[in-house]
Amino acid sequence: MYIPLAASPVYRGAKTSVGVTGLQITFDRAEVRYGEKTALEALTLALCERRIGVIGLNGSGKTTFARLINGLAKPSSGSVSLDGLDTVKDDKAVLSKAGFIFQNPANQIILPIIRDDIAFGPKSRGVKGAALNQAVDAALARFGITHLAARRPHELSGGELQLAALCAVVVTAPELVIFDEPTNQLDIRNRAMVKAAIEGLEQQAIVISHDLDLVADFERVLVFHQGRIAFDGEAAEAIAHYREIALS
Ligand SMILES: Nc1ncnc2c1ncn2[C@@H]1O[C@H](COP(=O)(O)OP(=O)(O)OP(=O)(O)O)[C@@H](O)[C@H]1O
Repeated sequence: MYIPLAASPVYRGAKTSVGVTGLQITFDRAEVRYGEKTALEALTLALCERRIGVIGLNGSGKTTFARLINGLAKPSSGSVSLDGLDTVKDDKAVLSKAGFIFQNPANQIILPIIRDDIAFGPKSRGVKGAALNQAVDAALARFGITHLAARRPHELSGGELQLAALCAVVVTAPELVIFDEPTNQLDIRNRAMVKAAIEGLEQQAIVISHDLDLVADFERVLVFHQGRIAFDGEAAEAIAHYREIALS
């Protein structure tokens, strides 16, 4: 039987890649309320691992937590920072450091042609001409989707859409990429494709997922339950803890 913990648990020392860390993500009593509803209870936490998984039941606060990290959501009280940059006060700098891939990537591909959508980010940062073409070509090639460049989003499979959205984020050179359920509704082949893309990513990654295989090799996994962290530590232990919560 799962016994809820009274406060955010102490991080239980998951394996970390020696000497290789990502951005320092700091939650300082950060809380999110929507009217009467507390989506995330006051959270104090420091994260710097390169692969961080976030798991938990529907409505447990995972997306709210992830959106706080790049400033898509604002804390009702407390603060969140990325390498010392406040996600509210320094929102533009934070957005350029941390990219976010939404649950439904079709919603974030805004231009009718994939290539144009991937070019949009660097273009709006002043990259143009040959440099822009080179950056887009390199991103497409990096994720093996050069052949999809001239297509429209509705002509892509779910896995291809994820890769296109990832391309559009990575081309702007963020240091961190946050994925919200990247393998949701994908078949085994597409899941493997997205998993490989995340594994090969140079950037630090935070992955929210109900697909436990996806985070099974991650350095650190957080388990959310009822708006707070019920477990924080090594992947196998975190998954076992989550199963206990889910099946109790
Ligand atoms: N904009 C909002 N207004 C009101 N309530 C919200 C809002 N966003 C989230 N919530 C509530 O906050 C709680 C946490 O939601 P959140 O989306 O963070 O959960 P989640 O763990 O990501 O869920 P799922 O796995 O279903 O995506 C839920 O009860 C949800 O209904």
